[in-house]
Amino acid sequence: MARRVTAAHHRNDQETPVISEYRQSDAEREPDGSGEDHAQDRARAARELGDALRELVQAAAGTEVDAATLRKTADQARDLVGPLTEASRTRHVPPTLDEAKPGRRMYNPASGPGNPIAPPMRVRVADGVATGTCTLGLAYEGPHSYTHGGISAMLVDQILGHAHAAQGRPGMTVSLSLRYRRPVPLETPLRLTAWVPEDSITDRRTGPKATITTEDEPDRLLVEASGIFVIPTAEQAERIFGDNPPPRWSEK
Ligand SMILES: CCCCCCCCCCCCCCCC(=O)SCCNC(=O)CCNC(=O)[C@H](O)C(C)(C)COP(=O)(O)OP(=O)(O)OC[C@H]1O[C@@H](n2cnc3c(N)ncnc32)[C@H](O)[C@@H]1OP(=O)(O)O
Repeated sequence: MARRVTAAHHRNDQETPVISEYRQSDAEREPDGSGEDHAQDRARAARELGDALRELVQAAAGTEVDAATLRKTADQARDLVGPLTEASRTRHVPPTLDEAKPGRRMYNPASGPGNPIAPPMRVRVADGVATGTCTLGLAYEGPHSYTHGGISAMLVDQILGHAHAAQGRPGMTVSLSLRYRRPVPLETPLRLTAWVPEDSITDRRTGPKATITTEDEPDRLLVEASGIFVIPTAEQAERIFGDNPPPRWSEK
């Protein structure tokens, strides 16, 4: 029987730049320091599992082995599920790892290192400009040897969201537009760049812009994108998230 992890409230749903080594936050430490190793170790372990599963996903998307090997591997993969569901959360409860460190999003599908479907994209924000880097494998293939357009859209949405958040508070995407100028190659280091034009900023809304290029050819645009991000009002947040909306959106 799965144990459900509950949380007193939704403390945050903030995205965070992905960093290679998680720093211990004050929120993870017990007053006597005893929680430090445990929380830090669990975050590292979640990342290790994400890395291992990413490897598995890429191998599964690229394999040419025979049916017997595929079936044997499927059985082995099913056996992995049980131990993970011994303690799990529902969709209404944030991950305890994120609760332990405000700003962390361990399982974000674009940038969360613990989420095997995330490349993951590493994000840095400096001077209002958000930069994402990642390399996409065969699991993200659309046209042969190039990235699926929906994957580009997901990564762009994320990086636009970081550029918006750099203006103050995170928001939600209300509009997303992409121009696919050239195919985005797999297995090639990519760079996403996003910024917010000053004339697109109002009280609750920004209109950030983004590009995707390869790392090697930063002037050769593969994708151009623009979005509109809105900070929900307290009433909207309550309607969307129930009686425990994320604090950043719950101010009346
Ligand atoms: C250490 C710490 C690190 C922290 C680091 C944090 C980083 C953080 C990164 C996050 C990165 C996440 C990136 C993924 C973000 C998602 O994936 S969000 C998920 C997808 N989006 C959604 O599900 C949103 C669904 N939409 C909604 O629920 C509603 O539209 C909303 C958001 C509540 C807004 O309500 P609404 O009634 O549509 O809008 P309303 O309040 O009437 O209008 C607000 C303003 O927006 C305008 N607007 C609304 N819709 C549109 C539209 N389609 N076009 C143009 N304008 C529009 C209105 O005209 C209005 O403008 P102003 O009059 O204020 O100038």
